[in-house]
Amino acid sequence: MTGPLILAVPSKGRLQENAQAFFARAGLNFVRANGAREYRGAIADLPDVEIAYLSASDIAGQLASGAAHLGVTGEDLIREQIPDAAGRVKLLQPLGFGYADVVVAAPKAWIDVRTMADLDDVAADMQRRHGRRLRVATKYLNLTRGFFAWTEPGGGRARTSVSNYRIVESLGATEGAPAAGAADVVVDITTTGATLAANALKVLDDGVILRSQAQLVASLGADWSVATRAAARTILTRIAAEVRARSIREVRARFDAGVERVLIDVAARFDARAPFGPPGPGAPLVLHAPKKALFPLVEALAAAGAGTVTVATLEDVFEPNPPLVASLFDAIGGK
Ligand SMILES: Nc1ncnc2c1ncn2[C@@H]1O[C@H](COP(=O)(O)OP(=O)(O)OP(=O)(O)O)[C@@H](O)[C@H]1O
Ligand SMILES: O=P(O)(O)OC[C@H]1O[C@H](OP(=O)(O)OP(=O)(O)O)[C@H](O)[C@@H]1O
Ligand SMILES: [Mg+2]
Repeated sequence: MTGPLILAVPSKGRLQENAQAFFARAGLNFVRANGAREYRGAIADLPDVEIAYLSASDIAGQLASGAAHLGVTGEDLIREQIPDAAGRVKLLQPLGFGYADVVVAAPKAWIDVRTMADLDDVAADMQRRHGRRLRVATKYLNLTRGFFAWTEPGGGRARTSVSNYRIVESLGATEGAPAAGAADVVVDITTTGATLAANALKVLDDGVILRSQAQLVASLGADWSVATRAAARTILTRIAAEVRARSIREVRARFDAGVERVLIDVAARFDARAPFGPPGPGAPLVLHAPKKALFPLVEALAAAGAGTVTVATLEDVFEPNPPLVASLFDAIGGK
C-alpha cells in the first residue's frame, strides 16, 4: 500500500491566509473535519491528497526529508535549512506573496559603515583593539555564514569576506539585540523596514543576502508512487491554469482583412498568442496577451483596423503540458 500525497501548508503566521487563498483560487478547497485546530486535512475532491498544517519552518524540514511531497513556504527558510537544496527540493513556482528580504543591518549611528567591506574593517578593529569579535544576532545561521564568507562589496567584482565575527543565535525580536547590548549587528528579514527603523538600524548597501517570497516547493526525496504522481499532476495542472489565467488577458477583435499579418505582428511585439489559431471568416480574433502589454496591444489592434476591442479576465487557462507540471516531472524523473 502506498500513502497519499502530503501537501504541507502553513498553519499559522504570515503565509497561512495567502497560501489557503492561493489554492482556493486554483479550485483546490481545503476541508478540515474538526476545525482550524486540526492539523491534518484534505482537498474537497482529491482523495489521494492529505494536507499537513505545519509552521513555515517545519515545512522546509519536511520537504527536505521527504515527509511531504509538496509544500508552501518561504524561500528564506528553504535556503537556510537545506544546505544542499538543489539535490533535495525543487522550487516550482514563486507565489507572489510573503515577500521579505534577508538583510545585514547595522546601527544607524555607525555613520561610517555603509558596506560589507566597512563592516569587515569594524570587525578587524574590534579584534585588534578590544580582543573581541563582532557579534551578529540572527536565526539565519547558514545564510549568514555563507554570505559573510563570500560577499561582493559595493556591488564590485572583487570578493572579500567578513572574518572576526561570531553569531549570537536569536529566536525572535532579533532587531532588539544591538540596543540590548547582546549583539553589534543583525541578520534578519525585512518587508516594510518598519522594525529596522524602529530599532535605529539600517541595511548595508550591499547587505541584501536574499530576496525571498513564498514558493511552491516539491520534495525530491518523497515517495513518488504512481498515485502520488497522479495527484501531483492534478494539483499542478489546476495551479498552472490559474496562474496562467492571472498573468494574461483575453483580447478579442475582428478584422475584415489581413488578420495573419496582425497575428505575426502582435506575437512579435506584445507576445500575444492566438490559442485557437486564426479566426474563420467573419469571426473575431481571440488573443491571450500578457497583462503588462495590454494597452499598447489594444492600440496596435485599433491601428491595424480593428473595430471594437474587448478585454476579459479568464478564470483558468488549461494548456497541454504546462511548464509547471513538466518542471516537477523533470525534477523527480519519470512521468
Ligand atoms: N514581514 C515578514 N516578516 C516575517 N516573515 C515574513 C514577512 N513577510 C514574509 N515572511 C515569510 O513568512 C515566513 C514565516 O514567518 P512567520 O513570521 O509567519 O513565522 P516565523 O517567524 O517562522 O514563526 P513565528 O510564528 O514564531 O513568528 C518567513 O520565513 C518569510 O518567508
Ligand atoms: O520589515 P517589517 O515589515 O517591519 O517586518 C520584519 C519583521 O517581521 C518579522 O517578525 P515577526 O513579526 O514575524 O516576529 P518574529 O520575530 O517573532 O518572527 C521579522 O522577523 C522582522 O522582525
Ligand atoms: Mg515571524
